[in-house]
Amino acid sequence: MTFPVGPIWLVGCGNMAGAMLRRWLSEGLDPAQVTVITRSGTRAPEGVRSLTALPVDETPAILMLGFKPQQLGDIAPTLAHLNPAILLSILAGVEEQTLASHIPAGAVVRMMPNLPVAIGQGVTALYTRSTDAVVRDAAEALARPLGLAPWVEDEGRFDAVTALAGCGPAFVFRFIDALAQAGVGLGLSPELAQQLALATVDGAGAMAIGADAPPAVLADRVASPGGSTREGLNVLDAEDALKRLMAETLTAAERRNREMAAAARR
Ligand SMILES: NC(=O)C1=CN([C@@H]2O[C@H](COP(=O)(O)OP(=O)(O)OC[C@H]3O[C@@H](n4cnc5c(N)ncnc54)[C@H](O)[C@@H]3O)[C@@H](O)[C@H]2O)C=CC1
Ligand SMILES: O=C(O)[C@@H]1CCC=N1
Repeated sequence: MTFPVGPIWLVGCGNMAGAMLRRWLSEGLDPAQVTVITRSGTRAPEGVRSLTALPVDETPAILMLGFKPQQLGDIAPTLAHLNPAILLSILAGVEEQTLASHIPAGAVVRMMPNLPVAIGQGVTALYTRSTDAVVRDAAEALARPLGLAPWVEDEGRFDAVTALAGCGPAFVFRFIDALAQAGVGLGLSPELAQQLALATVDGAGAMAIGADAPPAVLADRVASPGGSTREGLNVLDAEDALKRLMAETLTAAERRNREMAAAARR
């Protein structure tokens, strides 16, 4: 699948949009197609035009919003005249209707990436109400080089998808850190504990993806009857401790996405 024809403008290019752009470039996107517009004039990858203000008398085919949801009200009026064929937004929470009302465009596509897109192993959920195959193909062509790229047909589910996959890497990083710290608590050196925690999560994740059984069953396969894993699982499972913690974690993240959507609507 080839990249869609540009020009592609990225307004805001920090941690997330920057990771997407670097992956696109490493997968063959022509940097001459790309313009990055940031407040600070971030150093853009080689060959990419980097500006601190919008070019005059030009319009992009694809306009991607990579700033924070809270900035929509301030930045959108400066973009309202561009009328791109596709408006791409990675803003958490902010709904298609809100985006369309702020920035006229041929079509609006919401993308919800996560940081592992930097190595092509991310998740980039997609939503659009457009049925235009050109629009949907362009969105997929941008999302696929980043990793898994599922369409979410119900926009109402997008905040939950964001909580799980968009925020998810942070929760997994916390888990890895906690696993390592627990090892340090048992007397391992911090370096060895981190090495073991990272390799264990890496191997377990890769194995679970290719396994013939779901993760819940795989956990039981690690637990030899009467052995040490069962003792540990009993702690995680007591009164559904881990399940409840994760449910509270995702609920809080989803709620915040809804709050940001509501603020953008006003
Ligand atoms: N960090 C993550 O893992 C994810 C972030 N997102 C979304 O990505 C967006 C950006 O988040 P981060 O990259 O984490 O934040 P960030 O703070 O790293 O990046 C924000 C970018 O916006 C730019 N910016 C600020 N004011 C501007 C202005 N007036 N005009 C143009 N550019 C301006 C900054 O220079 C910077 O490049 C948010 O909407 C967030 O919801 C979505 C999924 C995952
Ligand atoms: O923290 C945030 O709001 C964004 C959305 C998903 C990941 N980061």
